[in-house]
Amino acid sequence: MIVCDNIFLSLGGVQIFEGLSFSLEEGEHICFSGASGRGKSTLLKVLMGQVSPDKGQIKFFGETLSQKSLPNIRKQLVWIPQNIHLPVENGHALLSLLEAKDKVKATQYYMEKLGLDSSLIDKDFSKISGGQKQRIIIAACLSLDPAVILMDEPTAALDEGAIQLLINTLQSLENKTIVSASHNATWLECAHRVITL
Ligand SMILES: Nc1ncnc2c1ncn2[C@@H]1O[C@H](COP(=O)(O)OP(=O)(O)OP(=O)(O)O)[C@@H](O)[C@H]1O
Repeated sequence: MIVCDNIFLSLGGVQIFEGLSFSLEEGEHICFSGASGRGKSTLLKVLMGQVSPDKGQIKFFGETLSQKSLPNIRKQLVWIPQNIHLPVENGHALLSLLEAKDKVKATQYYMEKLGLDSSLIDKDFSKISGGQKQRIIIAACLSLDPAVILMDEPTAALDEGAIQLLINTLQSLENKTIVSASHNATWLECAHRVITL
């Protein structure tokens, strides 16, 4: 379903990827791991089409990632970045930003599964914790029902209990392909495959 073939990329004069290849099947959870600065976030950005490799090819569902195919491919992806600075003040506004105002109930459903009271969807982001905000964002993204979920350091703001709830929630979803980047041991254990960069 996703094929990454012979990717080369250098940034700021540093060679980050040199002939990187891997592929993953529908429903698989693959996690990029490795020391800080090895390129985990950059690889997610390459998959999102935000950073173009110097050489090599990426395919989603048989379609080669290019400027032309990107809008169509993006419809099937959701990207949950590491440091989330959003120009919105609460969960409702986030859903508007995502053009998903009709997904309030679905978002609240995932919020509860992630251990949050669903009323937090109304709460000002400046008045809740980083971990609560992160879970509202994850819940909103899951409500979009994407085929592929890209997650950068999804456990960064979560305690062990919340990490386990997130893992349980993702494992209960059918046929979702998950590509993540993480150092967290619990998270790495739940991945089907770890690629160490
Ligand atoms: N826009 C850029 N210009 C130049 N160098 C960059 C750029 N973006 C990232 N880099 C460099 O690319 C390398 C990989 O960065 P990246 O953020 O992907 O690492 P990471 O493995 O995700 O690290 P961390 O675990 O700390 O988040 C780093 O050496 C970083 O300094």
